[in-house]
Amino acid sequence: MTAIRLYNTRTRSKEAFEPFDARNVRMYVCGPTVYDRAHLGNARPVVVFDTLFRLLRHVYGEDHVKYVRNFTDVDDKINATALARQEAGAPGTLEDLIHQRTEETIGWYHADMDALGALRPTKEPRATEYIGAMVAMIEGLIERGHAYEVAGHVLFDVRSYPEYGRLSGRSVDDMIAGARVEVAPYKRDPMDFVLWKPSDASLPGWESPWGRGRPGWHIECSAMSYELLGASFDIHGGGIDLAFPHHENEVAQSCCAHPGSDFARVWMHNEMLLVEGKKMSKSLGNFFTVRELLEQGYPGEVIRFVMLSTHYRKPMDWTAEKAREAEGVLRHWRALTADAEPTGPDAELVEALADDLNGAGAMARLHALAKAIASNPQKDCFYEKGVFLASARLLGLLDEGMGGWAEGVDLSALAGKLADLRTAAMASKDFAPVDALKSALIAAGVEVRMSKAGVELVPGAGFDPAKLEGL
Ligand SMILES: Nc1ncnc2c1ncn2[C@@H]1O[C@H](COP(=O)(O)OP(=O)(O)OP(=O)(O)O)[C@@H](O)[C@H]1O
Ligand SMILES: [Zn+2]
Repeated sequence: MTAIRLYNTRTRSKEAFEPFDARNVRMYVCGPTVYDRAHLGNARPVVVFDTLFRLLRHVYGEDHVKYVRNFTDVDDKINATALARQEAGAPGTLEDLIHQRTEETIGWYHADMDALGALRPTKEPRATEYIGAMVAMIEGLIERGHAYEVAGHVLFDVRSYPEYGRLSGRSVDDMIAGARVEVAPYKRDPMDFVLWKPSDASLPGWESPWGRGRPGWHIECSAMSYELLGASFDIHGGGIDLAFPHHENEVAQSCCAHPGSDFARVWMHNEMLLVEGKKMSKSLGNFFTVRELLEQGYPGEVIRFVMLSTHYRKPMDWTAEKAREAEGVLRHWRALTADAEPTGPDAELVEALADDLNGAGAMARLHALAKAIASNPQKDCFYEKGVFLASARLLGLLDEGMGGWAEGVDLSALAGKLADLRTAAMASKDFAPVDALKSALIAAGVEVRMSKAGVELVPGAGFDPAKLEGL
């Protein structure tokens, strides 16, 4: 069995991955707060953990991996969006408008992430479906002396959990010094965080032992992961921006609610997608959505290609240059494998992925495999193409279902024309028309292969179909 090694934020080292149960490998990833379209940064954890999901399925078997990614559909940002719609005159109660907003956003999210070739997780729980589990967990925390009720709120008592801060490697005192914590007079410690808060009549709320209210964000993930994956599971993922406080708080809640359990054994965090050196984020306003890119004509596969080409633990930028290159390469690869049937993925590529999900290494291997096929035009390379295609698909690329490509350009007519010109030139001894067409094709990024057997045209890395017009 392929040995997987993963970098664990908790131990700050790369470790051999050993699931609790190889027949039931379990992963939880923090999903989106569904109040608006996903921006390109939000797509990075989706692509990263989808690639890990694919690798785990390859190694342990499709039916032996469970991937849970939640939808946070209780959040003040969602309430604010719905309220703004109501104030703008939209009909319906606030609850109706909230529901409409979350439904709509989940639909968009699915469409956008499907376009990136991301498989749907095994389960996609919504926070609103697990309020009972959250209330039960909070009650348990109060009973065990880890939480207290005050002024209609329930707060987690960070001083009751000596390990608090271990995941992100800080002490409570350092955190207080460095963090912008919400100061509330009723908190025993400034780092104590909300498990439950009251809702007034204008806000969504659920009955609870502490009155009508709603859960805090952190408890949502603790409760949903417990319900669907159990008290101890294998991998917990998300963006590095969530490590503190969100994940630190998840650890505290879950470990205190289920003493003796591990919660998540491996913590994985993707680095940020940046715009001019800053994290792409809604609050900074420096974002563009996945949908905008798709509408500009970038196939989802191109976005995925660009993301995979940088290691997930390195920050990355999106540039039009990278996208153009990716598009050329993918066109070339699609043409190269047009007649191929996927077999099994290349061992070296699997090894790269198994080494802490080295997507950049895996992509380098794909390039090398493609090069070996393209530089061997005498052979049909049927076997090699099958391995190449299976390898690309393990990365979620070159899938049949991946849409977004402009109408396929049919190079066969141009190949026929070039062959005819050559035949005519043999008789007339005037090769100028042949050379002119050949140069134009090369200028458009097409690889021209002329042999006695005939003419073959393959889109190359810089292929630009617009330049073929009029040829
Ligand atoms: N710029 C980014 N690069 C990579 N991942 C990101 C980026 N911004 C957010 N994420 C990740 O996207 C996922 C969804 O996050 P969430 O819905 O909380 O984001 P958000 O609140 O919409 O984003 P923002 O941080 O822009 O306010 C999380 O795993 C988060 O870490
Ligand atoms: Zn979470």
